Amino acid sequence: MKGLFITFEGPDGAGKTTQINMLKEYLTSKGYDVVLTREPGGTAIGEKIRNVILDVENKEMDDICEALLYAASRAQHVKQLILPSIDQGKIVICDRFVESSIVYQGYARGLGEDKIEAINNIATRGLVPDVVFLLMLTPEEGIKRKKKSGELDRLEMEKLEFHNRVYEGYNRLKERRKNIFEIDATLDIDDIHNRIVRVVESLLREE
Ligand SMILES: Nc1ncnc2c1ncn2[C@@H]1O[C@H](COP(=O)(O)OP(=O)(O)O)[C@@H](O)[C@H]1O
Ligand SMILES: Cc1cn([C@H]2C[C@H](O)[C@@H](COP(=O)(O)OP(=O)(O)O)O2)c(=O)[nH]c1=O
Repeated sequence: MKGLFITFEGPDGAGKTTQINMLKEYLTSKGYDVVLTREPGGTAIGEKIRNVILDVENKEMDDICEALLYAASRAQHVKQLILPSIDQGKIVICDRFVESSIVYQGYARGLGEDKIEAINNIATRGLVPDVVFLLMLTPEEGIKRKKKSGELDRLEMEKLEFHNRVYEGYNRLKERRKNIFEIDATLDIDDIHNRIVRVVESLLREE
């Protein structure tokens, strides 16, 4: 079998980590070889880049610098981990991918969605996810959830206006993409999981 590439998107605190872990457990129990990874990060070099991006000390970081660092982490990730794993027939589940850059850097930061897409076409070498699960949650609800579960990182500390733009950015993006499967993140955890499993099972049947 050729592998699958599944990504999770959504505003901070939407429940991506929760659902990714549940999906991994489900697929592993069915005997599939699953690779769990995240962005920024996923490789030793990528994790170092992640630390620079998310460091609360880096208040002076330029927006374009930030966008290029995300893309740099992605280029290493695609080459070193994602493409080889797909070639080996594995199911790769990734916490955030290009869509995060288009929404956070392209739309919310205002750098331009087309420009960010162009940078990322180089970074991904044209790799597109088989499905993007978009967990949608209003910014107010998302931040509330995150605060309950611990520390906020640099981007999570951004003002509410930024999170509103992220929410709006995902709403814009989903209209343009056929591979985005949107789910209401306020649903019950098991309900969301079951919806995700149904889509993944249908993709596996197509293999
Ligand atoms: N469907 C849900 N309903 C209510 N709370 C949830 C749901 N999914 C996740 N949570 C909780 O919300 C918080 C953020 O979830 P998490 O999976 O870490 O989100 P993300 O990875 O998208 O930031 C956690 O405390 C988690 O337990
Ligand atoms: C991958 C990616 C993430 N981000 C942001 C979204 C998150 O706020 C942060 C990643 O932190 P992370 O801890 O992974 O957040 P979450 O658990 O909410 O997914 O980086 C971008 O702005 N652009 C990107 O390309």
